[in-house]
Amino acid sequence: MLERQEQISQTIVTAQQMRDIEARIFAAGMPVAALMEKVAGLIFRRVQALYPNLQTQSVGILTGPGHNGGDALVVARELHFCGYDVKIYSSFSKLKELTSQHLQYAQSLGIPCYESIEQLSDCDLLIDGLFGFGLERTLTSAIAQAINQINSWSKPVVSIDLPSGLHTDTGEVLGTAIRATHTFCLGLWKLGLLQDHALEYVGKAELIDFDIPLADVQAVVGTNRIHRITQTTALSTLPLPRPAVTHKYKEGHLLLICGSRRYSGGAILTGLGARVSGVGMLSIAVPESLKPLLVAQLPEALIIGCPETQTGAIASLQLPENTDLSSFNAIAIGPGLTRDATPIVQQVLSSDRPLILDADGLNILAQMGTIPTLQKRQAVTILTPHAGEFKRLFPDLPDPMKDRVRAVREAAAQSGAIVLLKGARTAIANSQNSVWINPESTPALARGGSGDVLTGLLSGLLAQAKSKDISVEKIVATAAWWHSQAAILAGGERTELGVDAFTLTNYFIPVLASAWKELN
Ligand SMILES: NC(=O)C1=CN([C@@H]2O[C@H](COP(=O)(O)OP(=O)(O)OC[C@H]3O[C@@H](n4cnc5c(N)ncnc54)[C@H](OP(=O)(O)O)[C@@H]3O)[C@@H](O)[C@H]2O)[C@@H](O)CC1
Ligand SMILES: Nc1ncnc2c1ncn2[C@@H]1O[C@H](COP(=O)(O)OP(=O)(O)O)[C@@H](O)[C@H]1O
Ligand SMILES: [K+]
Repeated sequence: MLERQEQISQTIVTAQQMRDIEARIFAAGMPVAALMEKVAGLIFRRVQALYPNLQTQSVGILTGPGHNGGDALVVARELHFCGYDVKIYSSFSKLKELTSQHLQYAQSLGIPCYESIEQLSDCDLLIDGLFGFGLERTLTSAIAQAINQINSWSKPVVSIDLPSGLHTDTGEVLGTAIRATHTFCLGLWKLGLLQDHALEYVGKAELIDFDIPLADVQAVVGTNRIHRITQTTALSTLPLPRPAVTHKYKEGHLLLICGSRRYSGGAILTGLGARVSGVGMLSIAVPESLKPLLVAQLPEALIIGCPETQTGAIASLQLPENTDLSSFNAIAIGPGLTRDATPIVQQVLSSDRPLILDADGLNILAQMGTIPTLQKRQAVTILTPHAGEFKRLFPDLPDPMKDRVRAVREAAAQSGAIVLLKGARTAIANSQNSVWINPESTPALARGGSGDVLTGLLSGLLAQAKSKDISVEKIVATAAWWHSQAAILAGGERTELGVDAFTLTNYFIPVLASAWKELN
């Protein structure tokens, strides 16, 4: 049984799930006002810790009509008692009862309350309690204008639960939204905060744990779960420690099929990604003319030079004697392949091996017809598209630019594959409706070749999976985690401009070594 904190940290909820959890807590007897008091007390202490020198400065409290506004008003009251100079913005005529009571009390204490946002223009810090997970409609007129005005000031803003204006599930901007410096997400991570297009609004996100009973979380999220990938889950999935008595073939035999005369770098980067996975045996099939290049870069790998088409793509797989596709624990195909290698993709798709398709492997699959082709497969298939490749693979599914989680979920359900949708917050889904989201990454990865490294890494981990009884989707999640943690370490040392794909491969082992040391 994982500790409570870890379980909470792994859970992501939708607005409806949060409402259902909240309803269970209230039905069990927790008074609404007491919960608000507790939550707002925790927010207040975090604000104090983050901005300790505000005694002589002023804090603006933005309040909306619902309980998000109520939270903010409790924070206002506590800051006032601590000597902060507090001002309230409240422009709604109809407030929820509890919110209205807190506003009345704050005013009775002499805290000034304004209907015009201009009155808060001299504040040093703003606390955003306009809307939380209750926001469903697009913001218009006065409130939208107020938010735009706030954003134009570029002041530090702490958003309570979510930056006001974001959709709790999709992260979509509903008209306009607060650009927060910090977001204090309450109780459980809200899905919208982990969707790509929300990121420029969220700032630094942290969870304020207010002791939601795990039984209530379990009862509501059940099996239809969205998991936040954490260091703990990632490390527990790695093929570590190795058994003392083992040999190279027991630690996974991976076949990479990649590269063409035109795109040789993709093969090298995929090979280097596989290398850092620790895989026992690495074979790489490339067009014959690339063989010397690959041997020079990866002396430990078995490089298989294959006959070439006129355009320099692999024409046929010429595996060594006594070897066929069933000799491998996993196969990855795609990076640098070009579409001229279509017959090779067809050949590996009809094998019974766990298969990872990336880049041109995905484009060829799309041409073949994604869903009917994959439905014929017996073994596990992993697809690793970016949004463009995703659209080619699944043209009839929801746009991955709008709601990435819904898109990836439907893609996995319809194809039966495990789908990893690349992005700032990579999302992974299996056909049983479970989703994993990688919560931390860096834009340092936004450059050619990063994805090839991920494919190699993931394939190498998958090939080693036999030696440990761990589900494939968890391995995929671990690869996404490790990939971005390596990039975060590299970016920290070298800036976001210094993480080319080749350099990135040097950071996998250092980042793992320090996380592993921390654990043991
Ligand atoms: N879960 C928990 O355990 C805890 C939850 N807590 C807190 O409660 C928050 C959720 O509170 P909430 O449900 O009252 O909703 P909230 O986000 O404040 O706003 C909804 C209000 O906005 C209104 N409204 C909507 N759209 C609008 C629009 N376009 N333009 C104008 N108005 C619009 C809507 O009005 P209506 O749609 O009914 O007309 C409604 O009145 C949550 O985020 C957290 O901070 C903590 O206190 C304790 C622990
Ligand atoms: N803004 C970003 N923040 C975090 N990670 C990113 C960002 N942009 C791209 N990535 C990651 O970088 C990788 C890019 O892969 P891909 O687009 O396939 O590149 P390539 O095919 O050139 O190797 C993916 O793992 C993706 O999640
Ligand atoms: K808010």
